[in-house]
Amino acid sequence: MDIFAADLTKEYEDRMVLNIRELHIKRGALCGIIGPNGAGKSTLLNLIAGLLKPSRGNLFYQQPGNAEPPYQKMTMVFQKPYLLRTTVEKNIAYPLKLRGWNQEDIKKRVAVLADELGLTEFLKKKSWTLSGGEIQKVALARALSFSPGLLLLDEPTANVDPGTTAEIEKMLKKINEEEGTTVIIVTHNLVQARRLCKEVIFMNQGEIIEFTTGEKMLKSPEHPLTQKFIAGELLL
Ligand SMILES: Nc1ncnc2c1ncn2[C@@H]1O[C@H](COP(=O)(O)OP(=O)(O)OP(=O)(O)O)[C@@H](O)[C@H]1O
Repeated sequence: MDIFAADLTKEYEDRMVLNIRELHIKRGALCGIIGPNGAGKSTLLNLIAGLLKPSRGNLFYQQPGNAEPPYQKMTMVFQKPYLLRTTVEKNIAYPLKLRGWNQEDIKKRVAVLADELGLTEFLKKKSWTLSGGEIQKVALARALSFSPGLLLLDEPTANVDPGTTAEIEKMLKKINEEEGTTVIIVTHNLVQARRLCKEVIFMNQGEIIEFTTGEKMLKSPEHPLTQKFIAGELLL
């Protein structure tokens, strides 16, 4: 799914927290959003997800050959996901049930996802008995169940160990490469951004300062603010 934004702003009580003149995230991107606390990263992600309304401006989505409304083809994974108070299996199956899939196809799809994310042995477990990393993987499996055109993730690995982080990153790369899913991930982990992201957006004070390839952003950014941020200096 392609995403376009033009003159997009978000204000809270006359305070502008997001101000983006132009943005185009191309279909098939695996795009990181980095920047200091309060830069507007989550605000941008929530606007793209349709969870927030812009104060001004518009967002457009383009999904070729698909007549479904864009919100039916996009999904979001949060840092602390909410799981339904039922089994892992039913959590992963939920979006498919909503979309009217039959029982047999649901079972097959859930089995494939559980296998890929190492969740097979957890399928009958109740969601409230899971660890943080397991919850995150169930949330990801649930998000991927219906093969979304756009997957948005807000610091999905902030509270998980390196092994689970690696599993999640592997899955994100796989769906991006094999299914062409556009993936946008907010992260504070610059090593992760370098490992995972083909493109990276650097934000500061509500604005996009630099948008370039992951390689260039992390190795040789152009803007002095980006250079400072990547070097671990405070942006005053
Ligand atoms: N509901 C709200 N009311 C008022 N201000 C808000 C609201 N939501 C966010 N903000 C402000 O908007 C700014 C951007 O917040 P946002 O959460 O997008 O930043 P962020 O880059 O994701 O930060 P972090 O890295 O700390 O999660 C912040 O200054 C925040 O205080």
